[in-house]
Amino acid sequence: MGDTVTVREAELALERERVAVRYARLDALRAEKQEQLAGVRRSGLQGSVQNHSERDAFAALYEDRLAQLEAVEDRLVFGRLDLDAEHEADTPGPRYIGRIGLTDEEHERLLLDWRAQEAGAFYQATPLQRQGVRRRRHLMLRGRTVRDIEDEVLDPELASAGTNEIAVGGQGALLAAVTARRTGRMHDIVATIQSEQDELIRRPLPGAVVVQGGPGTGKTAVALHRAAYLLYTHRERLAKAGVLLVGPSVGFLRYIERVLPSLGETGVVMASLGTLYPGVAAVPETDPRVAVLKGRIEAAEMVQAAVARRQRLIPARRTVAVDGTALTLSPGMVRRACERARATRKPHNEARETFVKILVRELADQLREKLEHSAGATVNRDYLLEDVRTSRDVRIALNLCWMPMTPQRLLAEVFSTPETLRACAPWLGDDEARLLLRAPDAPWTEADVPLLDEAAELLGAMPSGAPAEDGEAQHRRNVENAKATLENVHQTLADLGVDGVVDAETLARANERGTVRRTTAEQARHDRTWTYGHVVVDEAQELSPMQWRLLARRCPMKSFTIVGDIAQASAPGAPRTWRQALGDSFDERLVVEELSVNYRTPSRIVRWAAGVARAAGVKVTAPEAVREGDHEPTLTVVPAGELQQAVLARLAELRDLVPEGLSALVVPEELVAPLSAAMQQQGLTVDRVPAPGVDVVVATARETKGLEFDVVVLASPERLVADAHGVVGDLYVAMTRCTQALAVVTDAPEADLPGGLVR
Ligand SMILES: Nc1ncnc2c1ncn2[C@@H]1O[C@H](COP(=O)(O)OP(=O)(O)OP(=O)(O)O)[C@@H](O)[C@H]1O
Repeated sequence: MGDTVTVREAELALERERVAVRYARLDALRAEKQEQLAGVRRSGLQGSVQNHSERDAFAALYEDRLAQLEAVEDRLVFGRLDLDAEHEADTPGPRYIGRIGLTDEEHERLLLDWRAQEAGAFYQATPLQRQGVRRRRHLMLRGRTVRDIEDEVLDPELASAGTNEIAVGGQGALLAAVTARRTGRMHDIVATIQSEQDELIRRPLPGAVVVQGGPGTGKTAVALHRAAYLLYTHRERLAKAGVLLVGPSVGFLRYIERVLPSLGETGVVMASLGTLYPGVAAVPETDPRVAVLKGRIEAAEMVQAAVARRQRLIPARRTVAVDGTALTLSPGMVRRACERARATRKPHNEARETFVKILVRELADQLREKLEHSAGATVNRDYLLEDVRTSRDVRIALNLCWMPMTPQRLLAEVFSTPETLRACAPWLGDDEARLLLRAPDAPWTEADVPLLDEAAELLGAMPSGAPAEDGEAQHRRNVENAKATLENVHQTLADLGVDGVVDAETLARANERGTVRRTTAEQARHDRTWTYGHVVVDEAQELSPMQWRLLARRCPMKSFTIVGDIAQASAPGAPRTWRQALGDSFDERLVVEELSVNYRTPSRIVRWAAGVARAAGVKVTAPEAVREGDHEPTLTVVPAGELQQAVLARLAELRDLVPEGLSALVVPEELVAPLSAAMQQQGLTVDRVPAPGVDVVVATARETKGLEFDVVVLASPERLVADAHGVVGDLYVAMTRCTQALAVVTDAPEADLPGGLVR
């Protein structure tokens, strides 16, 4: 025994020393960058404009590097590989793997970035395919101290030699990670990436890959680590073009926002579906039927038709007065100008210039003829052109035929005028058309975003010098949007680099003004026509064909990582396969890969949830779970009127079973407020979204998509299915959010419960 302790202790002491050396190097690099930054700042305000911008560029570079060095503090080093001599190449000795690459002052390697090709063996090597690895060691740190080590010995010679008595296997680090209490923020998995995940993370950049996986299989984790991997491997290209990461809501983006910085990457543009159209902060679409209608591919035709209606012929001759001279605009003149403008194939607002130029010229010719006829002398044509162009009558007449338009104005008109809507979307039934009608200044919703984008594409830029015709209306709407959703405020604050409280008015103004932007990411976020080098889409099963169309435009190279679970889709009539879901946006080269292990939810809970989904006819791939779990999930049926009490009682029990955990009450909307108040009275910190310091999240099932908690109490499962028009996706998602324990509570009769719930 004494010997055993000695070997382990000796190894621990050795690793502590080596890890300390690496942290010391990190400290030295931080100090160096601080010094450089201070130096640049000291250089003061003197100098030319060029000097200023050079100085700003250097300062930005040092700040970014410093931010990166600060962000990798936690578990800087987590792995070690001992290799066969021939694999050691020019750096003999063990290879340490960490969050970033480090070299010492002599440029000798101290730490290998986990994304480097040589680090791949840390995740991929198996006893059958050793890739030169003799031993893989997991270093488990608390703060800067190595707390434990765990070895996987792959070389049989080393194993039989029994060189040490350190815990063997490699599952310890993984189990410790998956059973740890949740903090309300997602953490990276860099120390324990599993080989099936690693394969997806390291796939080449070109092409679109779909990562299909049941709940908790690490899809979000894979998506984020892949973004970090691609940025590292294709730094030059992607740093310029940028990477876009799309998540379902700003709440979700907040949940994952620390992961990429902790992997040393700060340049990814994160956007929710509501923020993909710059300048518009859209609110969620609350009516799933409206979301489905606006998401149909036919909606693109609706926008096309709306634009076409803005290019009108005239039924009869019309007289326009220029400086007191009556000129004639004939249907034939307008038709020919229209045809020639359309033939330019430019967007509406840009083609309008051709339309206007032709007619102004023809009217000026008429004017000249008339003037020359009456004056009997030649007249300067240039002056006449100007007279015609600036004539109020002509402007009105030409605008009636070909009105310059903003996307906002175009769509506001479509959705607030029944005749226009019916004319543009003849495929809508009467009830459907009624669903889409709304006030002209109603806030934009997430479902409008792809339509605005489509319209912007077809309309093109407004003519320069055109009056900001609906600037005030747009501003009012922005204020409404900013008020309506705190989520967007958060995002915009982040953009502005503002801390603290800002009112909706200031926010809307700042958005409209635009801000001083530095990085590629920030520029890209504000430019609708930006094309990214790669796009990552999470919870991708929720996207409509119109949303895919928008995203395909953001990356014409179609380099995509698409992660989701087709069985979790909540939209009525949602497609059952990825190829159907992605429609025409991607070609047949689309690759679909599957993840098979659930790292979040214990087996006993996964089986129950999968049973419920299957009873509803959904084909679920129930992945095997890494652990069975300690707590059997429960169903409690109480008499009507006792639901809230029962929910609170179950939560109290589960919180006793799993102390210090993050809990969630997943409830129908109308119970959010009363249950939150009840929990607050008990002295608990309650919020609608998870965050550090929050004890209980009280939210609807939709809001908990992509999130996770230690314990979950789910109220009224039958309501979840009914509210989703019979689709079981939301219930399935809600049942798989917990890492430890689940209780389902209802006051509905057993007969009304979704199939598979009663076991
Ligand atoms: N290799 C791993 N090592 C440690 N933890 C992991 C690993 N893979 C996944 N996890 C953890 O499992 C949990 C689920 O991961 P993630 O949220 O990425 O899954 P998901 O497939 O996106 O889930 P869902 O679709 O249900 O929202 C997270 O806490 C994540 O950190």
